[in-house]
Amino acid sequence: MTELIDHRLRRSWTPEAGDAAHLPAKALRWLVQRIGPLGSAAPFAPDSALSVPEPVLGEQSKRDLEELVGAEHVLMAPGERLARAGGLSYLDLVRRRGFGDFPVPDAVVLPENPAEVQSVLEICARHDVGVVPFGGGTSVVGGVAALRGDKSAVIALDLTRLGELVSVDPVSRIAVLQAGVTGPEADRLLAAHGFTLGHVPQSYERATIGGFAATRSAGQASSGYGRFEDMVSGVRLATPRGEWKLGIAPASAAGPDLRHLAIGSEGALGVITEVALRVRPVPEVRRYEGFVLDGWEKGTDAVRELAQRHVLADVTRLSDVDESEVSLALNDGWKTKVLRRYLKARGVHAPCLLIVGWEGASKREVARRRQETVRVLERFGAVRIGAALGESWRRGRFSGPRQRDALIDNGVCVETLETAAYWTELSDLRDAVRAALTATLGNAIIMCHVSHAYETGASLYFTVLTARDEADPIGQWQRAKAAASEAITGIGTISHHHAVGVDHARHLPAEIGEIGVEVLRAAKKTVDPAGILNPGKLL
Ligand SMILES: Cc1cc2nc3c(=O)[nH]c(=O)nc-3n(C[C@H](O)[C@H](O)[C@H](O)COP(=O)(O)OP(=O)(O)OC[C@H]3O[C@@H](n4cnc5c(N)ncnc54)[C@H](O)[C@@H]3O)c2cc1C
Repeated sequence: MTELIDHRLRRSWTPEAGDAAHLPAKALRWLVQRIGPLGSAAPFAPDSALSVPEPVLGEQSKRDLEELVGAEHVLMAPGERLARAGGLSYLDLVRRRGFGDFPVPDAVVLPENPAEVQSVLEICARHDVGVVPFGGGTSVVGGVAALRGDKSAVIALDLTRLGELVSVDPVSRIAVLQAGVTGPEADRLLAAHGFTLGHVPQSYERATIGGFAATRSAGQASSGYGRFEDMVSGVRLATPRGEWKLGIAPASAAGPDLRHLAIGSEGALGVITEVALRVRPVPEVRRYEGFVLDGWEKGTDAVRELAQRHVLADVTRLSDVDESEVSLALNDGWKTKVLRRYLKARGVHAPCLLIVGWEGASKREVARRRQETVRVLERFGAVRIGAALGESWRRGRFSGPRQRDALIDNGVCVETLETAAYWTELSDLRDAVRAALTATLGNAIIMCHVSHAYETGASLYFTVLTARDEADPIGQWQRAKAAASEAITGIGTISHHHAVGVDHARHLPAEIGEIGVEVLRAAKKTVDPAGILNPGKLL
């Protein structure tokens, strides 16, 4: 099975770069200056140091599953089970360094196709076994925690083997992909037909089509290509009650759009086996640039104007002063010093970096769109700092997870959280979340950016760095996250794109109302009467 999931996934972001991920000494010195002495070094614990309970999957369940998918696709070895125990939140990662326990599935089952997924669910329903759908395992909200709930056992349903491009309709520009296809693999398969998805979240290298759909993911180019849900035209869903296919036409007035019971259902209402997706031609031309605005208010005003005039670049990412300062500090060379002087001379005292990127069919198209964007930015006094910064951001845009691994290794508590709100509330909400985090964490660097903008509002994405509390590393982040979630509740959404999982489930009723929760429960009861699907998530 080792070819199907790299065990190092649990220890590092990518096999090639993971072990090599390190922080320059300069960056660590700068961090100590800002947040004080770091926690002790905390490398990943070997599997042998982690507690893996004996599996409790019944003999008959095991035999039925083995008969269906083959004994080599029902894995019970501790290493295989540990590899699918939990996702990649900060708490998941510190637990893997020996701080606190986490639930481990009783078995890992790897079906080969939608029909086998359907049969796995029927077997599990018969034997009262919980099923945790497992895509790339990149959930940061406890979405793949192997919780058993009231079931007799729990399996991780690893969808890696559902790895095919099922069909491409170049006329309607729709492709059907199986759920286990990862971001890069989807683009590789589609490129052979001249298409791309344009969906590039930071977890792109690991996350899967099924996971994107199940969590309402949003990629870094969402301003141009849309959120993942905007790309979905149809879904094929396995449920304990039978298979459910949705999405027959590009638009419909045939009652409520039930596709949205599958999109964002986080494995609690069914297992997505195939997704029909809108695809776009692979862009011929890409242009990425950096600008600087003076202060957060001017920056968000500019982004709002771009969104409301419909001239957003495909990638539009505005960092606040703190995030911009960190970016500049970590690149502290002579060029940065010159840049700082230049910005001062241009009257920019509180630099906020703005990365903008356009992708299109021709130089002319990209130039025309760029001109529309830049015209608005100039009205807000944006200072252009050139293509080098934009390109360097594009090249390094998937490096965040590797740096996070290295920071945690070095005793830093580093985590992200996100929300979205209407423009009227956006800045107040940012202040409130910062205040809540500062009150609980004390000396911390709190950075924020907007990377998904809409006519009516935008997302806020926070990155927090503080020294790890040696005595209580888990409680340290749980308290901070609870305070931030309280600050968000009632003003912004509890999640713009990370989803609900376990971590946000408590806050869902405040967002969708008790009736909303009952509607979801009723839907679950209909498709999953025995409640085997992803115990403890979403609801
Ligand atoms: C470093 C890092 C950066 C990230 N950046 C982004 C980002 O830029 N944008 C963004 O949107 N998210 C981001 N995420 C969050 C995460 O990558 C997304 O939630 C992603 O969509 C999950 O895909 P996955 O295949 O890894 O799903 P998993 O983590 O395996 O599962 C996520 C949830 O979906 C369910 N699920 C998975 N597959 C299926 C299926 N086929 N059918 C039904 N349910 C299923 C699981 O049970 C679980 O509840 C990031 C995460 C990390 C660790």
